[in-house]
Amino acid sequence: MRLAFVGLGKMGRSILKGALERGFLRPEEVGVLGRTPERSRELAEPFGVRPLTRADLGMAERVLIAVQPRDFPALAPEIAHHRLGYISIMAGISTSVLARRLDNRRVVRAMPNLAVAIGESSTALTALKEAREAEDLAFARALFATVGDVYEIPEHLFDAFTGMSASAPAYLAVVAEALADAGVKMGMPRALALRLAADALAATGELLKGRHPAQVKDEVASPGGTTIHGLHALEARAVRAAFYEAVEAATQRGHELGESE
Ligand SMILES: NC(=O)C1=CN([C@@H]2O[C@H](COP(=O)(O)OP(=O)(O)OC[C@H]3O[C@@H](n4cnc5c(N)ncnc54)[C@H](OP(=O)(O)O)[C@@H]3O)[C@@H](O)[C@H]2O)C=CC1
Ligand SMILES: O=C(O)[C@@H]1CCC=N1
Repeated sequence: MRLAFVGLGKMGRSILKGALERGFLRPEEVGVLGRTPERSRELAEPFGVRPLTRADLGMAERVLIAVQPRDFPALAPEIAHHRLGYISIMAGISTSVLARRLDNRRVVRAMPNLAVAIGESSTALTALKEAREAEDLAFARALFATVGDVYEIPEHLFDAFTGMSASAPAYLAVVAEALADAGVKMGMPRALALRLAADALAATGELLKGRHPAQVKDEVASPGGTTIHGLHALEARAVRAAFYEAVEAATQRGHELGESE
């Protein structure tokens, strides 16, 4: 078995789906471990992969840990094997904490985002020397390439990457929702407002490939026109400072999750 998933929630499921669809993994090469044997069966069945018990885990070559950070301390001793390589997507949990809790230095730390669901994640990776030597990092690079772009970054940037890139879909979803609500306030039907907000975000994402954000803003804002009046109102509400604070708070929370370990 090439890879065992421990936890198959929103993220684990999408990563598994991407890896199967892109042919990086075949169903018979994958196992899933849930909280109970019954849960393992429930989670494995839709993908045609193998449901696992804790005792089966030793059969895997590598393990992807996709549980919430709070569940990890109790889980770690149950999934620790000397022979396996581990890839964790848990926010805040450093490679040194992973190595200590798993009593194994073959650890890769990864940070994808919700866009794994559509194959457009930006995923950060880092690994201890032992995981590089055992090809675990190369395996993780290939795995996450099935669901988007992969960036190797130094570990000291991981919490910032988490607070910015991994949280970004939530921040931008709030922007879309607020924009739609504002359209509704101006009398637009809600369904139309939601569709326009989503389309504007997606289209702006495309425009931003190859253009600096300031260029997009400047090209929209005609002198004395409508947009510059809207921008003034946004700046008066310190919208940029709100984003600085959001990313800083989320980064800090990443540190806290790691420190509580
Ligand atoms: N959501 C996001 O956008 C991102 C999340 N992450 C990280 O990914 C990880 C998973 O997040 P997400 O998928 O959103 O979380 P979910 O809550 O959707 O999924 C967590 C999964 O872990 C399972 N689980 C919990 N405890 C155990 C256990 N002891 N044994 C086996 N399975 C267990 C849960 O089981 P059950 O279904 O039975 O409850 C569930 O399937 C987190 O650590 C998070 O920090 C990283 C980047 C982005
Ligand atoms: O909010 C969280 O803790 C997770 C990690 C990054 C995105 N979602």
